Amino acid sequence: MDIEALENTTFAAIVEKIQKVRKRGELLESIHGILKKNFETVEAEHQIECQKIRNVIEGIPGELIGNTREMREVSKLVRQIAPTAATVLIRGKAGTGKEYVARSIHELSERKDSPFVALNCDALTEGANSFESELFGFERGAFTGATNRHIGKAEQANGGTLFLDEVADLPLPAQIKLLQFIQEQSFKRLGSNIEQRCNVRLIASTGKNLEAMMQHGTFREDLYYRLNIFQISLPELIQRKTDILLLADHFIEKMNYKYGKKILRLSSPAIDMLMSYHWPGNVRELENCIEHACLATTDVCINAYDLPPTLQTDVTSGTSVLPEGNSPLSTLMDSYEREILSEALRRHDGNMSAAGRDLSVSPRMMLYKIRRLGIAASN
Ligand SMILES: Nc1ncnc2c1ncn2[C@@H]1O[C@H](COP(=O)(O)OP(=O)(O)OP(=O)(O)O)[C@@H](O)[C@H]1O
Repeated sequence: MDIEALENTTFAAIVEKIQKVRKRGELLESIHGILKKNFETVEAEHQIECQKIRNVIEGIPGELIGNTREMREVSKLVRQIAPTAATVLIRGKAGTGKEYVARSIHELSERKDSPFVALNCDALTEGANSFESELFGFERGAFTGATNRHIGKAEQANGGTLFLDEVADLPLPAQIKLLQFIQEQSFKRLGSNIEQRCNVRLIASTGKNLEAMMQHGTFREDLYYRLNIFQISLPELIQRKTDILLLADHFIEKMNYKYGKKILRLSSPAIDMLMSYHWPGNVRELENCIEHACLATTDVCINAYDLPPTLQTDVTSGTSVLPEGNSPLSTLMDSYEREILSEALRRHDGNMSAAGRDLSVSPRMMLYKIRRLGIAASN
């Protein structure tokens, strides 16, 4: 081989090597691209999951929990009215979820990135805590004790939603101020002559009979018609019994996040107890009850005896839902025994012999205990 041929061969080998390296580079680059994309997807999913957790803990509604006809109707109305700017009046007894629904409307509206501000109309007194101070704010020196400027709820909610909780509790003079504010969409801070314009969507709530109040002259008719443009009524929890367990599961999930617990479910006796209670405090009472039980249990399951004492004794009938015993100890023992037996039966789809084998109890003894403790056959 002459020198020139040798040089050509070497050159060709070098070019080939360079091409190989470049190809490897391109390959690495595309692997890097794929990994980066995957990482970004995982990161985005992680962010969404974190937001969901934050929402659950802070009580920012995703969707309304409830699958009864009544709650499906409420969800439909919420979706229908949310995108508009219409004023909404939400009615329902204490704890039925009026503020939760108001927040849902806000979250589903174009205003969701602006503030949702709640003003509790039943907690107002005088001075800095009067309706006008709270709603419109005040300038320094506007009244004795006004040492600093205060921005009112109307201004805080600008661009977003202003929620007037328990609007029926406003005294008549405050009702006039509210009416003026709604009509003019403007206000003056106390102690100021400057007119402020503001753009808020109003949602009001009440558990009271506004129509009767109007007849008695304690609620203004003109304000009633301004607020009652679109109405959503929330049923009491006892009227949507089949939602109790859905809500209970939702609250277990919420408490798992809040307290770092890993509770998976409710035991059958606990379910019976939740279903037979009359829930005067509605969804709020159910949430408190599940929070209590989640803190009380040391198990992955909420047992009947983890539920608060109010549920152990049904106040409507005044009778204990625990078996009647001669002493508190025997009552407790029966309750534990019922729980353990029910669980075993549930695990074996109600097969008494199989459940008895698990517990080293003869079928005859199982039958005796089931009858004595009044355990339902469906277990
Ligand atoms: N449909 C629902 N899904 C999930 N959580 C709910 C639902 N309804 C109510 N809740 C929860 O129940 C609790 C009570 O609800 P909320 O404060 O909205 O009731 P309310 O009717 O406004 O009560 P009050 O009349 O006493 O002000 C809240 O923690 C809320 O998050």
